[in-house]
Amino acid sequence: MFELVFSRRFSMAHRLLAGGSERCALPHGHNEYVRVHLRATNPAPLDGRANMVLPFERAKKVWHAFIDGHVDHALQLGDDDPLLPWFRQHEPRRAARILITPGDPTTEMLACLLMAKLNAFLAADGGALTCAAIEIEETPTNTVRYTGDPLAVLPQPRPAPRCWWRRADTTIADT
Ligand SMILES: Nc1nc2c(c(=O)[nH]1)N=C([C@H](O)[C@H](O)COP(=O)(O)OP(=O)(O)OP(=O)(O)O)CN2
Repeated sequence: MFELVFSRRFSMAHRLLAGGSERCALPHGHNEYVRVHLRATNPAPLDGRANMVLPFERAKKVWHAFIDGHVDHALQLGDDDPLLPWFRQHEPRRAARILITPGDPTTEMLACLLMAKLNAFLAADGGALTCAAIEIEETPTNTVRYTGDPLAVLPQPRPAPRCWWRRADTTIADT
């Protein structure tokens, strides 16, 4: 089976409060890579003419625009992080650029949230492709890979339409 594999780099900052590591509890940043593996929802043979699953440009346009415009340089905070009310009170315009996760913004969490978001984009574009696997390289020595349905392992803190990762839009948080 064919897979279309696309990579994108983004910068981010986060902190992890629940994992017990003091090092990770201070805000710190990474330059990360996200690599997605897309498969045809209904695989078909090459047609002997265009010989494509889907043009690369079509398959990655919305996704890369989302990563570049909304994930790159976002601060990632868990929904119970006390920095969130601080930003909302003192820097509300910047608070809009905070990516909010249910619990700590670990690489595992980010991988599944981004995969669910990508699947929402793909479904809204006709559903010809689905994301079969995602890898996030957090550092040159640490990568998280997830295959399968991200919704099977993500918490669902609110009804689906109020979870940003379920919507085919550019939001990275819920109000
Ligand atoms: N299961 C997880 N464990 C950790 C995560 C995570 O997302 N999932 N994240 C971190 C921190 O973000 C930390 O900054 C990165 O981890 P660390 O191993 O310290 O990274 P290094 O690149 O410095 O690792 P080296 O082995 O020294 O190269 C921690 N844990």
